[in-house]
Amino acid sequence: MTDHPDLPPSGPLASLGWLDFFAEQREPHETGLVPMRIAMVHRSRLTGLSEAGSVELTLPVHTNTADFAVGDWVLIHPRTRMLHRRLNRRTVLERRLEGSRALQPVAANVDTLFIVTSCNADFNQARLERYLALANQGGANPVILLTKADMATDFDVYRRQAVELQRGLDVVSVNPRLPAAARTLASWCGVGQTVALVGSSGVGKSTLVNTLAGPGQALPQETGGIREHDAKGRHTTTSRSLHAIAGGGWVIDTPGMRTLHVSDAGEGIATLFAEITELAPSCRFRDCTHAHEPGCVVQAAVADGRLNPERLIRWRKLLDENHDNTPASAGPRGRRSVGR
Ligand SMILES: Nc1nc2c(ncn2[C@@H]2O[C@H](COP(=O)(O)OP(=O)(O)OP(=O)(O)O)[C@@H](O)[C@H]2O)c(=O)[nH]1
Ligand SMILES: [Zn+2]
Repeated sequence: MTDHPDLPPSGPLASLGWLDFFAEQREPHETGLVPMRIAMVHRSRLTGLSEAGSVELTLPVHTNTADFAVGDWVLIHPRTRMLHRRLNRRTVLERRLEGSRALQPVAANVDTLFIVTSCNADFNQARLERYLALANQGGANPVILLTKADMATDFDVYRRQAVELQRGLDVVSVNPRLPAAARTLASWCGVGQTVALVGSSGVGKSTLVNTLAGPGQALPQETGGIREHDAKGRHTTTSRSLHAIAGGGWVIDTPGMRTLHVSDAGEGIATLFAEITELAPSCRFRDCTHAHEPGCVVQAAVADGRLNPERLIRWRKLLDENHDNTPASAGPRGRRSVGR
């Protein structure tokens, strides 16, 4: 039933990322429905990928495609291709558009978020921390990819600054233009695994998507994406889609995630700044702001050199931003208890 020539044939469900987590959500009366993975989201259309290939889905009236994200699993009536429902997400990268109360899902069921930055003026710890908060909050494993190391004289400085961002964080150097990049990233890109890419314009995301897709593939940016000229006359990727990685796995480019306003990410921030979060309960006052209070163990850690004072400043800024951007109904400091 393939009717979309641009997307590759997909193979068994497991290779598409299907897990028991999704299978267990099917109700007995839903066994006749076909699971499909959302490969493209358009303003009024959704493209699904099944074991048999890709199809244009039929949508019930009043379906808002903005409620769906690339990577979502949905149940489809096989004869009519009518969308029945979306299955709960295992992980989700989502953001709040400015002035909007609703969170917008950007990519769903992503195992690993590749946060791409080049080793030059683009490198910015505060921005990388925003992406890390997003990955932590959504349940995706973050990995920092350092590009353009071949053009940097002080690569080790960038590397050290990246490693410091979060405990246990994987930091990898890749040149997206070389096939070796695919080998370097292979452990995150196995069969059924899904990765997403975020980062500023020009750091090498599109180049990396092409390298991961491998030779002989139609260029993903020509199949999935609409390339538009931006003000500087440069090509910029503007649509999201799921691309097959040579040898297994799927990659989602997430244009529109270049600038990021953090919201609803209280838990993600707590994970990101674990060294502060873990000290806080030992402060004398339960509501210690770690700014000037007596008996503050966070300030004590700064004083004796165990905690980088810059981290404390950025932690506070990010928490304030998160608080300001998160509607009160989403809970204190954007902490969400359930539900993706
Ligand atoms: N020398 C070198 N060049 C690189 C490296 N990574 C990316 N480039 C080059 O940097 C330029 C920008 O790369 P793109 O892949 O278009 O960047 P992008 O992140 O997709 O940019 P947008 O589509 O605007 O978001 C291209 O000319 C790449 O070949 C690297 O590690 N080393
Ligand atoms: Zn304190």
